[in-house]
This record gives sequence, C-alpha cells and structure tokens, in this order.
Amino acid sequence: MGSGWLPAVDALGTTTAEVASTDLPGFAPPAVAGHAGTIRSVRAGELRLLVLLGRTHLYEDRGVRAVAHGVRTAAAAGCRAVVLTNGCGGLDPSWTPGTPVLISDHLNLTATSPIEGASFVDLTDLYSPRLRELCRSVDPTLAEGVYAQFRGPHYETPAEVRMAGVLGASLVGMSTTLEAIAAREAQMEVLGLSLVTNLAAGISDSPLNHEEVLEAGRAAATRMGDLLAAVVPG
Ligand SMILES: Nc1nc2[nH]c(I)nc2c(=O)[nH]1
Repeated sequence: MGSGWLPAVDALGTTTAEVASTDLPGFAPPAVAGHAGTIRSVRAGELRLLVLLGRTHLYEDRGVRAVAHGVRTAAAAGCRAVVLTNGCGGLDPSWTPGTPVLISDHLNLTATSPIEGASFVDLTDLYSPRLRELCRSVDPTLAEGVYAQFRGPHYETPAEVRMAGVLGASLVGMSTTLEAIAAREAQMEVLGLSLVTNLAAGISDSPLNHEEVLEAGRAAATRMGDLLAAVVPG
C-alpha cells in the first residue's frame, strides 16, 4: 500500500505487531525523510495479513530489486496472495477523484523487469479473475481498467496519456506492474486495486496539482479500507 492508505489498514483488522521496514534487510530508506515504511501483522478473522505501508518506486533509482523487495519479503514470509494498491491517474472522465478501479491487466512501460535471467514467467490472468470477482460480489459497481506504469517521477504529457489510451490503458501510474510480475514469479495470487486520485494529464483542461492528488487519495482511503475489509476474509 502507498503510505496514504493508513486509514484503510485500521478497517482490515487488529494490528498484532509492527516493525519499521528499514529494520529488515533489503528495504531501502524512505524516499521522503520521516515517511519510513512499516510492516504490520494484522489479524483479520481467521487470516493473518502482512500490511506493507510505503513502497520503493522505480523513479527513486534504487534498482528494480528494491521495487520488488516488499512483495518478495511477503512471499518469503508465506503470503500466498497479494493486494497491490496505488493512487493513479484516470483516463475515463467519469472516474472522479476517489474512484476505486480493479486492475484487469497492465502495460509495463518501464522497459525493465524484476525477473533476472532466463525465467520466462507466464503473465496470463496475472490479475486474479477470482479475486476480481470477489471484489465485484462486494461492490458490483466497481469499474475495471488496464493500468499503464510509466517510470515517472514526472507526470505524463497529454500526448503520452493519449498514447496510453490508444494502447488500451485507462489508468496511468508509477508503480504496481513490476511488483505484480515479481508476485507472479513467486507464485502468489495477485489483486490490483487503483484509486483514481486525478484525471490524467489532458483529460481535463486543469493542470495536475500533486497536493490535490494526495488529498483525494487520503479522502478515499477509508472507503477503500471498507472494500478491502469486505474482500480480504474471502
Ligand atoms: N504516472 C502517473 N502517476 C500518477 N500517480 C498519481 I496519485 N497520479 C498519477 C498520474 O496522473 N500519472
């Protein structure tokens, strides 16, 4: 989860332990001082969850291993499924800020991969049809979209957003696809959940304001927590 999702975690269950991710080997220090990532063990009914708050983005130039490290740590700890959440830009004008969208597939526009060596991982149905159906059984109004990851940290130009649309994307972000690939390589079941916090560049004629983007994410995180809390026991 991005760090803005903290309100959602409390809706998931009872935190039974928490560590700073930098207390564990391999986790990069926070990109923004004072925003250290944490890893929580949360009991949600019969389930034990690991909630990783904060992620390493590719644009931090710490390498792809750092980007995939959180997912790989969860897999090593025995997690069999991962829910990847993000804030992103939307290409559908009806997706107002705060709209949750299930990720049905992705376009990895980063020109890189977390997989090293001749490991030809199949990515068919990477975003679990079973988990997406479970989400829709909780909220039938949930939209679905294809998520395109750009390297960032700059936002896309309107022309790049149009390009992503031509390629079939309806969500643009700077995370998630590399973590999803690493999760599939670790044979985890993957659910991707985007929170549209802004209309992608050029979709509306107002310029992007990162503070407004972050505020929309915080405002919607609680609602996302209710959805995750309804889905997770499944
Ligand atoms: N690439 C990209 N990433 C984002 N993250 C958020 I929040 N909004 C955006 C966006 O419009 N484009």
